[in-house]
Amino acid sequence: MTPAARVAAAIEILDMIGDGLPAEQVLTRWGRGNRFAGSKDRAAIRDYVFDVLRTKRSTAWLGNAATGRGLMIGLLRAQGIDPATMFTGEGHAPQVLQDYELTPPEGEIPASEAWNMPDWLKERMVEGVGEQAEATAFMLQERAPVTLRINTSKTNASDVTQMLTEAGVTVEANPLSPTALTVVEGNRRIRNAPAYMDGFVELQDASSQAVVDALPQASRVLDYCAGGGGKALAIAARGADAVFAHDVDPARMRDLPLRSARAEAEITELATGDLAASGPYDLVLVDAPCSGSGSWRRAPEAKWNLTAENLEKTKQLQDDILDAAIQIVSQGGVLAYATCSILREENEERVQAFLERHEGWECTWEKTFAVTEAGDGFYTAHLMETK
Ligand SMILES: C[S@@+](CC[C@H](N)C(=O)[O-])C[C@H]1O[C@@H](n2cnc3c(N)ncnc32)[C@H](O)[C@@H]1O
Repeated sequence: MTPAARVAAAIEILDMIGDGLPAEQVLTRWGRGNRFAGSKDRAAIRDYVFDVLRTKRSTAWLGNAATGRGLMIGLLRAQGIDPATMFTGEGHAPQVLQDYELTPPEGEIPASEAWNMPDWLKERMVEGVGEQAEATAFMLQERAPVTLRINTSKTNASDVTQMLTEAGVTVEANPLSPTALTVVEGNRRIRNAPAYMDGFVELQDASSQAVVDALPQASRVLDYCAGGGGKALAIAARGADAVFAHDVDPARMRDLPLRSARAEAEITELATGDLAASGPYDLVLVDAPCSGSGSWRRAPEAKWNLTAENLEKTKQLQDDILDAAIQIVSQGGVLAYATCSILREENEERVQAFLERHEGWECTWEKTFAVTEAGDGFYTAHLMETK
């Protein structure tokens, strides 16, 4: 495909997303319906779509419209490319620019558009991260780093770096965790690299890894909200007598057997009804469902879809999950709470509310990870019963 044809494809896809369809679904459907598009074309189109989704308000402003076409005009302008060079109407290129599209709006972009989030969220962000709010809003508009976790039960940093280099993947140490490697070059080669296919590395955000690094060593560990099992796998790699994984939606754990086999990790999946019988656990990690505000670079649709009402429901769910998880923590054990959110109301305030509900418990440690070039925004706290 020509560069302009890729722009035309991104416009078509963005219009479908604008009609309310999820981006991943539209991209998959588009790929199936357009088999002529090679992997490089699909990757470039995907990058366009996600770059727009992270910056929808400012690109709409720059392109004079929130349509797929306006958004792509705006994105090209933001990237320093004159849209007229792509909108030629030749071959599969988008139609030539109309008069109203020829020039960007005059003056400075209003803050409401530059922050690239709904207005109500801007307020919450200011409450949530204080003076870091603006910098965070801008950081959330960048592409997220691609990070690997070294499976220390099978290899070490220098051997795996060598393996990755041989497969065309260049990595560097990540400051957030000794197990984390940031991919500098060769992102798209990772999944075919022997180091990945044979379980020497996993794809995992560096802050997620740091959350696991900070957990106390424990004998029987339960990952209560395991999802795909990324944290359960990291816990198993550090070593524990038994690691258990649970999710209210077991389908979320469907890839875990394959991932565990690749990593040579032993993880026992538990259904909700079996949690108590297999317990108690010295360490229960609640990696709670959340707004995802710390990882909106990876899932930008979430910031546009979040509503104040949903956020309230999520906070209630966070409280409910902690109240269920406390029941199966062993005497003297640790209940660890984590979210990939940077909003105080999902983090410190949930811990505070928990401590108010559970007399005799205290927060022994907590940490917030800002959204940075090294990793996603995260929060984690350790809760214990005082003697
Ligand atoms: C943030 S994700 C977990 C991510 C995962 N730990 C990882 O590292 O990849 C939150 C998970 O909590 C699960 N969940 C939601 N409500 C739950 C509940 N009441 N009990 C247990 N898990 C729940 C969701 O299905 C989702 O998979």
